[in-house]
Amino acid sequence: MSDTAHTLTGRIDGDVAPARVRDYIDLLKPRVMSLVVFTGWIGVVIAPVHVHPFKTLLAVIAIALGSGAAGCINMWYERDLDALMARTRNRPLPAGRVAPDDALGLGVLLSVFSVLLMAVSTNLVAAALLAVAILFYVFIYTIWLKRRTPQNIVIGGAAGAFPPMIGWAAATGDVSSVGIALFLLVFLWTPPHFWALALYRSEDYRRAGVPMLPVVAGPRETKCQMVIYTLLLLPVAIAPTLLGAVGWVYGTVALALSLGFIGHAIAVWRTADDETAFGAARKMFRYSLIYLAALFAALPVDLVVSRIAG
Ligand code: HEM
Ligand SMILES: CC(C)=CCC/C(C)=C/CC/C(C)=C/COP(=O)(O)OP(=O)(O)O
Repeated sequence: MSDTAHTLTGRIDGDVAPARVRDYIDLLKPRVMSLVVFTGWIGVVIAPVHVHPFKTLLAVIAIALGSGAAGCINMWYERDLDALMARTRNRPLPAGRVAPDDALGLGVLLSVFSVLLMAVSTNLVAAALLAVAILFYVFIYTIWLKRRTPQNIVIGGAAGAFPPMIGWAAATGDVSSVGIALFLLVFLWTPPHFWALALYRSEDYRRAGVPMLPVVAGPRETKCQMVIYTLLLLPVAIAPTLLGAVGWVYGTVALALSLGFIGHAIAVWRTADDETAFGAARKMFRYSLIYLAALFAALPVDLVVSRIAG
């Protein structure tokens, strides 16, 4: 970074706008990060070992900073696309409130720091998984797949599936069948989560030339795929119960929530392939967030209930 004036300003077309702390926080995609961090934290707390609360805190901070760092580098790389889309054109980089070099610097710095923090505070397995998640999101999803194939979300979505497995590894030093089940859960959840949004934002993606499924294959195919993914998700969602890691409190919640997700996908599928589908798609997008948060919240609740009951 150069002098203070440059650090604190972003330039676009000769305009100079002040960069606020809020802009740097926005570069870390804090709202998405909140759910990423929650799934990572649950990975730590459901592991069958005692972890000191301070160690848990450091692991969660490392996941938060790693996720923010990846989001920051993603925004740096996509500043041209973000300028073309209504949803993203007011972000700090396309709006010219932060200089691109500063965003890249922050992203790289936080990436390195988060992995080192994880290594020092927990173990090398968790640190390596965090590094893989960051690299996957930046190189595989953002740089390689996003602009090339409508399968970008399916393959690239793996990045967002790492945090619960990272949390579990931070606690145990290992990757277990439960860690893998939680990875698969988020992995299969991501396409219906994202395609619900992409259905009512497809005009944005078309304008920016991003080959998202509704743009390339159309709304009908997207809606079919969403039904398929929610159906595949059901058995994976109840897998932690089937594996014996948690009991039937979680299993029942997972079954009910998954049937609700399938119901939303079918409701979207039944809509016409025009703008009248937007309402149902928005509802499904919102439900996807509640679904994942409630499912992960049910895991420790189940363990507490089982402990009290048994
Ligand atoms: C490659 C995988 C994913 C893609 C492409 C994706 C895409 C998106 C997009 C485009 C939005 C709208 C953001 C906005 O309005 O600016 C969004 C919102 C959101 N996503 Fe995802 N997502 C993915 C994975 C995840 C994961 C793994 C999580 C958490 C575990 C997550 C949690 C959220 C949350 C909480 C929001 C709402 C943010 C808000 O209210 O502004 N997403 N996602
Ligand atoms: C620990 C770690 C590295 C976690 C990563 C978590 C992760 C991959 C989250 C994905 C979240 C997200 C908003 C993707 C947006 O895709 P986009 O970039 O296509 O969305 P945009 O159009 O809003 O920029």
